[in-house]
Amino acid sequence: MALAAARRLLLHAGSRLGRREAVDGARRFANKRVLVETEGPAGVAVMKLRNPPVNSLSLECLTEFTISLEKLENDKSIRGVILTSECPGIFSAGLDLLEMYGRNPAHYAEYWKNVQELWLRLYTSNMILVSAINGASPAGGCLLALCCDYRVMADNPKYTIGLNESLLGIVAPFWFKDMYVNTIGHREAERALQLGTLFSPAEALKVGVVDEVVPEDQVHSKARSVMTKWLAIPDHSRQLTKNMMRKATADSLIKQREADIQNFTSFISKDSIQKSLHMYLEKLKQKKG
Ligand SMILES: CC/C=C\C/C=C\CCCC/C=C/C(=O)SCCNC(=O)CCNC(=O)[C@H](O)C(C)(C)COP(=O)(O)OP(=O)(O)OC[C@H]1O[C@@H](n2cnc3c(N)ncnc32)[C@H](O)[C@@H]1OP(=O)(O)O
Repeated sequence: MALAAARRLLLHAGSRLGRREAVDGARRFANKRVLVETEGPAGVAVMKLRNPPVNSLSLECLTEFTISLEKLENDKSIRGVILTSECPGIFSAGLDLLEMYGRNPAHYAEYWKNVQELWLRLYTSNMILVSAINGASPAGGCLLALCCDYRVMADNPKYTIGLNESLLGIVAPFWFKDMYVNTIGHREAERALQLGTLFSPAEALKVGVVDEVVPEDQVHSKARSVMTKWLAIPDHSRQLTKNMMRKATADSLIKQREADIQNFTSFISKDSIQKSLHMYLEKLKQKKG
């Protein structure tokens, strides 16, 4: 409830918690975890996730992300968004495991509702979305990239991307799966989802998880040049086409949002699933030392 109130305040009261400033004709607004810079005439915004250390999608981060997106969507001068990260070497570590571990069912339900909301907003956005994937992008990180219209990834074998949920002992929800199938086809998705494959950039390109792999220092310039190409298409025809391609997938979640929240809550609350998450978190800790 508190988050919903914060969201309304941020959105309608003109960024009381956020900042808005003009720099050389460019505009920027920032929440704590999302920075947005817009370039006047081009109608393009660059949205940078900055939730260190790994851009995990905590409830606060999801909320700020959704609000920022909503603001851009409502700003008729903005036609495209480049989505990227300010955390070195990490695009996004995906959903925040600490939001799904050791909490109560009401928290899980609230968290999942916000995950759904961000996904629906990103996936059905009228704007052109290009992701500049400048780091690791597992699970929910990959989901963010898959929502975009075009994905450019840095050519660094240390960075991997994919829906790796099964490695955590959890299951990608049907709408994650649907988007994966839409992107890489049924057979590849079936295999990658069961194995929890995290693809290197070269593999991701081969299978179609990303559209282009470029040297790390060219990710942003390439994303911009891709955006320029997409901006040349009339908005109305591109938007109607995008809607035609994505509507069925989005609608299948819209029709059963409440049931999906219930499924998630009961699944994630199971002792066996909590145990798997505990083990995975321990593994992440051990990796360090
Ligand atoms: C029937 C079905 C019905 C409904 C569906 C039900 C259920 C489930 C669906 C859930 C879908 C889930 C989607 C997800 O996104 S789950 C998250 C998956 N993410 C990962 O697996 C990534 C894990 N992280 C890593 O691999 C590495 O951290 C990473 C990103 C490669 C970076 O590596 P490195 O730079 O070395 O950094 P560290 O590993 O040392 O991490 C630093 C710090 O961050 C913590 N951390 C990492 N990832 C997460 C995360 N996702 N959430 C929260 N915290 C994270 C890590 O533990 C370290 O913490 P510390 O305190 O030790 O500093």
